[in-house]
Amino acid sequence: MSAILDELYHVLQQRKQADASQSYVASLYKDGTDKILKKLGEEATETVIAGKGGDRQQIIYETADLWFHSMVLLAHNDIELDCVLDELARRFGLSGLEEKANRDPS
Ligand SMILES: N=c1c2ncn([C@@H]3O[C@H](COP(=O)(O)OP(=O)(O)OP(=O)(O)O)[C@@H](O)[C@H]3O)c2ncn1[C@@H]1O[C@H](COP(=O)(O)O)[C@@H](O)[C@H]1O
Repeated sequence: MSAILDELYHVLQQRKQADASQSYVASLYKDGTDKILKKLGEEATETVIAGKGGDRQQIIYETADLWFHSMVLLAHNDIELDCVLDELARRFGLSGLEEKANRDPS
């Protein structure tokens, strides 16, 4: 299931050597962290709006945009996907209420 995520992450890393005029991802890296965060915020908002609208295809479409831009942020910071998957695995089976109570308050 995650093969496409792995392949996409590989492309995102390769785009660090790409020309910003030829690649959307390279243009995000060139514009920097604030631009990536702006796009991520926009996609989060669009996903919320899609969720409110309740259209299944729109929710899928906007979630794909959100995941994609989250992955750009990870790649920009050289954070491997496995780091996030490992964190989800660590939480797996742990009640969300319990996990929240154990979070570092800082
Ligand atoms: N999965 C995606 C993907 N999903 C969404 N997007 C882009 O994310 C942007 C979403 O922004 P918006 O919805 O706000 O659309 P917009 O108004 O046109 O965007 P802005 O002008 O505001 O930046 C669009 O430009 C989409 O094309 C993506 N761009 C690239 N990929 C993958 O990344 C790979 C590398 O892309 P390039 O670097 O462009 O070659 C591609 O082969 C794909 O696999």
